[in-house]
Amino acid sequence: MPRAIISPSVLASDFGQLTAECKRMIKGGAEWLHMDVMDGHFVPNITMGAPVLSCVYKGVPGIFMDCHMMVAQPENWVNDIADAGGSLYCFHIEATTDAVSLINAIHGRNMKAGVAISPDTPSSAITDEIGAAADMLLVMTVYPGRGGQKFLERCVPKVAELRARFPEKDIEVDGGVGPKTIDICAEAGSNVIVAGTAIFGAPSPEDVIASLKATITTAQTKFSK
Ligand SMILES: O=C(CO)[C@@H](O)[C@H](O)COP(=O)(O)O
Repeated sequence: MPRAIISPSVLASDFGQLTAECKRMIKGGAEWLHMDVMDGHFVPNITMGAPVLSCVYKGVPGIFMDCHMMVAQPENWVNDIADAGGSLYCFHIEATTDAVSLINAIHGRNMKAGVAISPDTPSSAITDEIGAAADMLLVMTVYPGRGGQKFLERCVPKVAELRARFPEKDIEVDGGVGPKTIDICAEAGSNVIVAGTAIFGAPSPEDVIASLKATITTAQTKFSK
């Protein structure tokens, strides 16, 4: 049964704050930290790259960095992210023509490999071969590019389709996920939850983390029956 994992989407205005937020999230019960790497090409925004992730890793040794690569040509950054301490390298299927080779390259650098699909990409884009090779499948529930957007419920059936095809894989949802939208994500079979606004905008982030995790754990028990 895939375990419930909460991966807060951490963005901050300076490096000290970024490191402090990572520590606070881990203390609050988060297993992973979701690092949004945006390149200004695949998405209009630019956020951070390997040098910043490397500093975070040095500041919070052993941290599990769930690196969401919203980048064109994701093949180009595997070595840099691995050297920076990345634990999971999740690329967009829309940005590559040879997902299986890329997954093999990611595994070659001892990182887990994730494959993301944007809202307009069907779950069938993740072929049986790609899904079997990947460690994690990410269903975006907003258009990639920035936090604080409205959850797109129409993307949820893709989670259920992927859970039916890949019962043992980690399936992550990202975008507008929080206490109001967690139930349908959990019931569809997602076990890895990315949340930014819902966690960082809450008076008690640790309570939100605990509540999201409890909902996923309960739902996953039903899947294992
Ligand atoms: O990568 C993205 C959006 O591009 C997400 O990781 C968001 O940054 C999550 O933030 P919320 O939607 O939870 O505010």
